[in-house]
Amino acid sequence: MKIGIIGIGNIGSMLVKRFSINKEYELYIYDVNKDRIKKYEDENIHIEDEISKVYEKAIFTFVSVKPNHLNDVFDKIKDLSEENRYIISTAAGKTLADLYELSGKKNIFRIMPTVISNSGLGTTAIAYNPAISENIVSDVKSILSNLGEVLEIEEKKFDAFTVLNSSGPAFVAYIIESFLESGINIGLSHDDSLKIVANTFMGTLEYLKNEELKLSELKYMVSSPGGVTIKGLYEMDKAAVKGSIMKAIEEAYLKNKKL
Ligand SMILES: NC(=O)C1=CN([C@@H]2O[C@H](COP(=O)(O)OP(=O)(O)OC[C@H]3O[C@@H](n4cnc5c(N)ncnc54)[C@H](O)[C@@H]3O)[C@@H](O)[C@H]2O)C=CC1
Ligand SMILES: O=C(O)[C@@H]1CCC=N1
Repeated sequence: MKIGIIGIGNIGSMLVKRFSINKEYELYIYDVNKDRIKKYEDENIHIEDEISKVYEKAIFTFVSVKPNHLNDVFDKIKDLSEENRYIISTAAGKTLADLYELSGKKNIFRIMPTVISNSGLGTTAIAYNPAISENIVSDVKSILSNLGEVLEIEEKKFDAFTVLNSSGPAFVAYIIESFLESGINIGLSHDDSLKIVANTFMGTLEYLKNEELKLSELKYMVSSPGGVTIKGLYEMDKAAVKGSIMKAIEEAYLKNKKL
């Protein structure tokens, strides 16, 4: 399988990392910042000096540059044939219709990945031109399965998916940080607090999953009458923690719709 990747930043480097595990893949990569990608040169990873060469050598070309750099990339491939060539855009907020217009091509997939896939555990959403054959769609899904789960969703759900799934890790990091600093505030060392909080988050998810518990069941299991936990939950409700998080995620969603 010949795979191209244009733009080797946070997402592009995750794609290189995951795809290079499969030795049947030949990767052709390009970034304007040549120094950034020198380190990837390998038997199965070819560093190209032009965008057009990546597109011509690969069957499937991922474009993982910032949305405002898409034009620079598409300018270089606009006039090349799209016979047996497919573009897979990772850009937030750019619809299939935008991508057809920007690239002048129809063999286009739109995906929404996450940096969490560095660990192989992320979810990637996919939408594509319905005229693309089933075999090709199946090839792309198989390539994406190297990143974790693949979820085909209606394009109109991409904005919501992006915020929960792809911005999500940043929000989760922020919330974990608030727990970490709470631990420090009540007398724990940074390292002890981080260890406790990490185990609490990971253990809670494992427990919920293994026991198939509802979130409310776990909440009430831990809350003794007149006790410590319900006091903490009461304070969180008074401070509208849940409403504040919902509002922040809604604002991020609205921002994504405007990209
Ligand atoms: N960072 C994230 O967690 C996620 C990002 N995305 C989307 O993926 C895309 C890439 O995001 P990041 O990897 O975070 O960006 P980044 O800024 O880390 O990487 C972009 C790379 O593209 C290169 N570049 C810029 N112009 C270029 C050009 N004309 N030709 C070739 N390379 C060029 C830059 O040198 C850089 O290495 C964006 O469109 C973003 O919306 C999607 C999901 C999650
Ligand atoms: O913040 C951003 O715009 C991109 C989209 C999802 C994650 N990073």
